[in-house]
Amino acid sequence: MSTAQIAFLKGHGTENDFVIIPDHEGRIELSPAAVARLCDRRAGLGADGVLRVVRSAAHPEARAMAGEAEWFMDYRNSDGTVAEMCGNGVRVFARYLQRAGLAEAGDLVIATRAGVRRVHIAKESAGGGVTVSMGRAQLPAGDVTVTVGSRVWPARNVNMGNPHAVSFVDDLADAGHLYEAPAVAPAAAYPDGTNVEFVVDRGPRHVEMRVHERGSGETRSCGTGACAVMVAAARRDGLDPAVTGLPVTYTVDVPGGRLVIGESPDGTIEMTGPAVIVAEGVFDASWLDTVLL
Ligand SMILES: N[C@@H](CCC[C@H](N)C(=O)O)C(=O)O
Repeated sequence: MSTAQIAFLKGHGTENDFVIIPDHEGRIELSPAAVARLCDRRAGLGADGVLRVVRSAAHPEARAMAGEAEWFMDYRNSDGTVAEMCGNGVRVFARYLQRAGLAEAGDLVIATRAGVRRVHIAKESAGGGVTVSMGRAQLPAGDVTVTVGSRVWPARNVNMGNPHAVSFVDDLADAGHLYEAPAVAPAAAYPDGTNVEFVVDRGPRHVEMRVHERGSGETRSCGTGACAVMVAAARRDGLDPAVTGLPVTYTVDVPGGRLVIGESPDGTIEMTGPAVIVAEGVFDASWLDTVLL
């Protein structure tokens, strides 16, 4: 049994929280069981997901992006499953790089499974938020529905690198306790499962949402989900920057805070929000049965 110590940090973005594992040279094998143990809120460190920080050149899924982005965000959901992208996670990842002296305030590029993402870390004098260029939303055609208990709502299928079903509801409480994943139909629209957002209006270009995340359950925020909600709300409101030539911006409130999200005429979506590191420490590798390569 190894007695090596593994360093970790804990951080969050609008209370979507993460265990961060710096593993610059890709030496730590994080099994799904190890991720689930790290994220366990009673027997572990507790988080919605894990951000493993690996040099792109040291990770087989990111090597092709190494010329553009030095660092790869290896994101895992709290149940140990792998996801393509995490919008709050990429802001927290950038904050880790800044804190570790691996990046400065300003512009940087981070590799993710959904491709590279351009990030801007604002100076503290400018509020200190982090802005991420989230790419373009894909809106697959076809009607989808979301069901919770006996309630069924129409939903918009939005892909932000990862899948989302966005439903507008009368009251966020209508979605119930969300201990279980809402049912989504047709299943063929989401072959790899989906995140589900419930949305209400709070004012002009201002919405509030709850989310049930694939692989993590209900969380206090989801950055890709908030971007999907922004696009679904804009299209519902008859706003499409690609058609009008005018950018649109929405405020998206989540249980854990606020995100500001804009869409440009070229379809690019930009999300701005907080990113906070709250703690750091070490644990023994043997606790996770982790293999050090
Ligand atoms: N919380 C994240 C999304 C994490 C991945 C998601 N659960 C999935 O499986 O697609 C965010 O902030 O975007």
